Amino acid sequence: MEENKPILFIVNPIAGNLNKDQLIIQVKKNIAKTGSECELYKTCGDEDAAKISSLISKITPSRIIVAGGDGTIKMTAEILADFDLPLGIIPAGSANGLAFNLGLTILPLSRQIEIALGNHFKQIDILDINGEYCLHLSDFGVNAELIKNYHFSNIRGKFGYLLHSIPTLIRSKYPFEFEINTENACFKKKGILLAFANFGKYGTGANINPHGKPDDGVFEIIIFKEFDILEIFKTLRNEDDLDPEFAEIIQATHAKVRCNTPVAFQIDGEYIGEKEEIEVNIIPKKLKIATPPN
Ligand SMILES: Nc1ncnc2c1ncn2[C@@H]1O[C@H](COP(=O)(O)OP(=O)(O)OP(=O)(O)O)[C@@H](O)[C@H]1O
Repeated sequence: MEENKPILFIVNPIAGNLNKDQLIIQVKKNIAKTGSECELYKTCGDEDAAKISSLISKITPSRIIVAGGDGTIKMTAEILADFDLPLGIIPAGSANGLAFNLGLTILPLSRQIEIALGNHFKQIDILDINGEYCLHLSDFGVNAELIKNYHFSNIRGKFGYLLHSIPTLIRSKYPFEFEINTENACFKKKGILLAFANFGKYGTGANINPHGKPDDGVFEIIIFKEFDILEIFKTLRNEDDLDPEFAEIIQATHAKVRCNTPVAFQIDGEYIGEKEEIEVNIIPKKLKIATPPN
């Protein structure tokens, strides 16, 4: 930790519907022990990115710690495109997909804070999807339709997802037709879901990309070809090898995907809209994140 430089602590007060007073006290106490000042920024949901960028230029912190969900972490990662600073994560959202993949969500808050302030880092790749950052997973098809239905309803939490899953599947117009162009191949596939994966798992624990690594300079395109309950259970149980009849995995550094009709699309759990064409490029080792030593 660079001495005399403050640490910027970004908190999303509404993320996860949790009161964060105790969390803020505990993080501040731990920052004080390092001998650094803590600069607290609470997001307001209005031009946070611009406000945080100018705050970073003003106070020149040694690192940034974020307490929030995937949306707040994604916003901070986009700001860090212009600053070479490490990021510590305190998972505090309703969806914590990135933190889950980093093994942070199962740890107690005291350990999460130690890691966020510690000196073990991973330099992860980022996906640039039509000019937006994707840190862990993005997809076309039934999962994005489910996220859309969940976001437009009043029922939150895991029960909300469960409640929407059956009507979403009934209404969905799958299979969709995808034309896929990568640096190595060009082909057409039908499927219920096409994912771009930097990490392996959704925040729910489903392991859709068993061999995916966030720092290998490539991403995976995963096409779920059929709706098969047995294979979905295998995915949920984190089994390593998916039946290739059910899911096909292709590695790439660049891809363009076209659909025959507009299809629901999501990035890191945020519904983006219906899209017909998506371009994805890997940005290798773009973000330095404080992670557990193992
Ligand atoms: N003070 C605030 N009031 C209202 N909205 C806010 C505030 N601060 C941030 N936001 C919004 O919070 C969202 C990001 O939430 P984040 O993903 O970090 O947590 P979350 O609990 O997973 O939320 P969600 O379930 O809605 O995705 C952004 O849409 C942002 O505009």
